[in-house]
Amino acid sequence: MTLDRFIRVKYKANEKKVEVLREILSELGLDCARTIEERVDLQFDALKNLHANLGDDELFIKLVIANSIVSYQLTAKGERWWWEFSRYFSENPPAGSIAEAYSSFLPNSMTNRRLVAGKVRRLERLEPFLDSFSLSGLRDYYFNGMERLRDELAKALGSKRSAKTIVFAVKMFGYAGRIAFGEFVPYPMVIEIPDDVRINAYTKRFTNEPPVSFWGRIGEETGIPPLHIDSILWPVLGGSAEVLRRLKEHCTKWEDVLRLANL
Ligand SMILES: Nc1nc2[nH]c(O)nc2c(=O)[nH]1
Repeated sequence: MTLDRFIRVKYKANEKKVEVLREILSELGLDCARTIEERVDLQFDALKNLHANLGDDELFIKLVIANSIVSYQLTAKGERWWWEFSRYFSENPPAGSIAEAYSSFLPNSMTNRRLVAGKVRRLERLEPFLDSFSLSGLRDYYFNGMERLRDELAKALGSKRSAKTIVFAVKMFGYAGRIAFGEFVPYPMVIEIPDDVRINAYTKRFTNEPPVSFWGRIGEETGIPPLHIDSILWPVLGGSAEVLRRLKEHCTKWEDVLRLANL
């Protein structure tokens, strides 16, 4: 528990800009977030590719959680890392331990080369938690308990519940669950935005408040859960030409998304 709960810290914000942000997000809504997730975000395609090649829902979902947990200090953009992951495990599906599979994968990775030993140790800590699930347990987390998954993942790894990799794992688990179980389940409002470099820099355009509390409040005010706000912002903030092309092709409100990115 942090002191922020007890001490009212006064942050500075550009209220006019925040009002425009709220208006655009409210106009875009959850439907737009879902379109961007499924039709624009290159990470979603990387997961669909792995799912089709593995032909094993349980292993697929566990690999996606594992990969999220080591998605930090990347040496390339996140989109490239998720495609490298997808291609590698499509060709080299782990027969046993996931941590052991990563001890072969990471040292040769082009997009995730830093802090390899620490990342493999994290996966060793995660492995008993992943081993404790069957596909039906994973299905239950997807349909009834993404918040519980966040809490239990944080406990298993000894991390804060709002830590970037923990909430990011829930985001990617949501993508994987949608692909494996064929149904859309919105993310819970209480799950925090993943505070990575892109989101952090974007938040600073509006306020000096920490991103997690700022976007938690914007989520409540606009009715869009923070993980879905992340989905609207993160791909377009990456500046990829392919993302822009897909946005214009699939999202009728693409101009509003670009207005948002340019605030
Ligand atoms: N906030 C986010 N951070 C990310 N890192 C990564 O690799 N993907 C993401 C993402 O979708 N959101």
